[in-house]
Amino acid sequence: MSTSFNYPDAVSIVEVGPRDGLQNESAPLATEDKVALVEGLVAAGLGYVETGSFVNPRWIPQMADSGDVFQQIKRAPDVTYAALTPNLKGFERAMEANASEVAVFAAASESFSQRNINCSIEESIARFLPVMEAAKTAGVRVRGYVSCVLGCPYEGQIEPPAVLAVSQALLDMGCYEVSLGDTIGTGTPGSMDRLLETLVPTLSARRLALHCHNSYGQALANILVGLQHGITRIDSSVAGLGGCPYAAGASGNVATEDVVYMLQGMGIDTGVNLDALIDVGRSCCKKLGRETQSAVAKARS
Ligand SMILES: CC(C)(COP(=O)([O-])OP(=O)([O-])OC[C@H]1O[C@@H](n2cnc3c(N)ncnc32)[C@H](O)[C@@H]1OP(=O)([O-])[O-])[C@@H](O)C(=O)NCCC(=O)NCCSC(=O)C[C@@](C)(O)CC(=O)[O-]
Repeated sequence: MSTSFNYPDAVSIVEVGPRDGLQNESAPLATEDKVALVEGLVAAGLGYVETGSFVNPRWIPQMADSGDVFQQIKRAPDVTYAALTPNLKGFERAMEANASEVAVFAAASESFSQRNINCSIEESIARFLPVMEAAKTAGVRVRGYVSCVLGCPYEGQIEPPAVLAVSQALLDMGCYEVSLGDTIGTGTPGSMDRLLETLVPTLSARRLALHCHNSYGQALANILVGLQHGITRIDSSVAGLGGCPYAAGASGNVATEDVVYMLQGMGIDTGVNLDALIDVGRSCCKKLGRETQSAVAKARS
């Protein structure tokens, strides 16, 4: 592209549909259909799929069968099948299921932290310490999430220094990267730019990923700003599945199809076959009895 920005040649997509997407779908998806979804995403070229989570199943019943999903998928070489783990118990369950790597999740807002994981931000960091130690012993990489980086459903606007503090804490304890979650999708290119102006010089773009929900239709624009700041790891969810159980009104992540389409148009490689991906999203939406949230999939229907 002929612009004054130095866009990357390639971007890695972190597909979160089977976890972040399905955890908030009201219609349950059968275990075998989750397995087909994960395998379909990998066949479409996604090299990193967040496959499930090992949280309290009373809190998130949609993920109660994550162990079965991990056991039943036919694994492809060089693909990361990741799991979300809130504490040591979750980590142990993830290891039993042979997850390739795990993610811990904190928030930049105290109220969201309490609602989501029933503890303060500081307590959450303390809970992650034994996970980090166990992961180090097991040789397993740990990703970190920070929710509510551009807004909180309970506290409103969140200031960049609060995001910087918790992101720094996660990196200091050994997370290899922090994914910045615009959980309720209220961010705009303006607020994303301000956030990254604070974070990138201190933390470095190569240790940051973006996790944008599309509730206000800003996700692609926000991702573009992330690329301009040098970020090359983008979370997205096939068909824009999901939302957040602790953030009323939050829609799903930006649709993977839409991210791939935008990046292809910019000449940025993702390794994903867009047509195959659209088919996977369609098939999953049919089973869920819902419409795709991908503008690209709708336009190609
Ligand atoms: C964190 C806890 C467990 C604390 O929950 P708690 O109630 O404070 O935990 P506890 O340690 O007091 O234990 C209570 C019960 O939970 C059980 N328990 C405890 N841990 C586990 C576990 N790992 N697996 C299974 N069971 C577990 C434990 O065994 C016990 O069972 P009981 O004795 O009552 O029968 C709870 O709050 C929880 O599960 N929260 C899950 C929240 C969640 O999954 N939210 C959605 C994911 S985050 C997200 O979507 C945002 C993100 C990442 O996508 C980024 C963004 O968009 O912003």
